[in-house]
Amino acid sequence: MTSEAQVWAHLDALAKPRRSLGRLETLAVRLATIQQRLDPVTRPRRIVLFAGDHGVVADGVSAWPSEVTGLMVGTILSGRATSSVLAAAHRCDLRLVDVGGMAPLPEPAPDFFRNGRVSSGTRSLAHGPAMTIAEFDAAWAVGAEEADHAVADGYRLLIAGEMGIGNTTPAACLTALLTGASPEGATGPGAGASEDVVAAKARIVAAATARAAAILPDDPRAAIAGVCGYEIAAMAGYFARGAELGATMLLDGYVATAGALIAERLAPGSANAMIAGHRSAEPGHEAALDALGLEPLLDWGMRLGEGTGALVALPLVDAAAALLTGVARLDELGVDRED
Ligand SMILES: O=C(O)c1ccc[n+]([C@@H]2O[C@H](COP(=O)([O-])O)[C@@H](O)[C@H]2O)c1
Ligand SMILES: Cc1cc2nc[nH]c2cc1C
Repeated sequence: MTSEAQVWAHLDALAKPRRSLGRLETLAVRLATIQQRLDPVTRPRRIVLFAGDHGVVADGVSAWPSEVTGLMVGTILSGRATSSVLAAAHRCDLRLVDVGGMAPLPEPAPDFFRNGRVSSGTRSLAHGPAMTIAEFDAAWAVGAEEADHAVADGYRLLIAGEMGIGNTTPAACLTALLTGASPEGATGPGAGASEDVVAAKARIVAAATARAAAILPDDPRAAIAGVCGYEIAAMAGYFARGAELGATMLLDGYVATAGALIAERLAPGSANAMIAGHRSAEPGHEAALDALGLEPLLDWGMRLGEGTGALVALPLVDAAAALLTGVARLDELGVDRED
């Protein structure tokens, strides 16, 4: 058992004034207690990007058409998306899983691509449930299998990211549903929607969330499935199974955190294994992080998704691990502590 007090005692014995590394030390305590060791590891690490499409895009909630999801999947596979470039820069292995894009990818695909398609996009949550419970469970299982494979392959630090035009709409519904945030407060411009589109989106989010809230107490999985996305359900399964297996999960932005909220709701305690990489510019993200009890490492106004906020925060996690494992103790210098 590695308690917080033990990690602080270790840090306070190092060759530096006590607490002189500020929040880097708080992060080191979090990392060591998640991993239950004073020498936590951040390598090898893996990012799994989950892709899916959303029927609600046809109701005018996004600045972009659904075709962009498939085009960005192709760009990620080519190594030239922001996520691919940042993953390579930080030596983070990448996998891409299609959980339910509108158009299947042409074969052959590289070996880091997985076809985990549950369906060709969700139904519109503006007109009824986005998916059935069986579809939700299938997408969850795809994510859980990804966590199983990653841990079996020796990965201890896991990131999830997503690509899915329209997915800030289900993320807003889930945030409102699972945190009590107002639908208006949970709704933002996503990938650059205009004010008019955001107003229409907020009305759709309010109606769908009210429908889901009515069944949440009796049937939480049906409530969640009704306003979910395949990639979000997969991230929830990935986080829940990763936490169960003792992996450390580094969270990305608003959409990934919606997956984390589901994981915590259906598998309580999952959030204990999570570190929040950043606070997204999407306005509802703060409420979602608060509900999980997480303080984001960065607040850089990022709002891309694709796991990029987690990837940019990754060197901070490396720094915290290096601090714990590499720094000498003050007593090795023969100096008494004066602070
Ligand atoms: O996760 C976030 O913080 C985030 C905030 C804004 C936009 N996104 C990305 O933008 C897309 C969804 O935006 P939208 O407006 O189409 O709902 C989707 O591909 C997400 O990866 C992601
Ligand atoms: C171009 C583009 C890239 C993205 N990456 C994640 N979400 C995205 C949305 C758009 C529109």
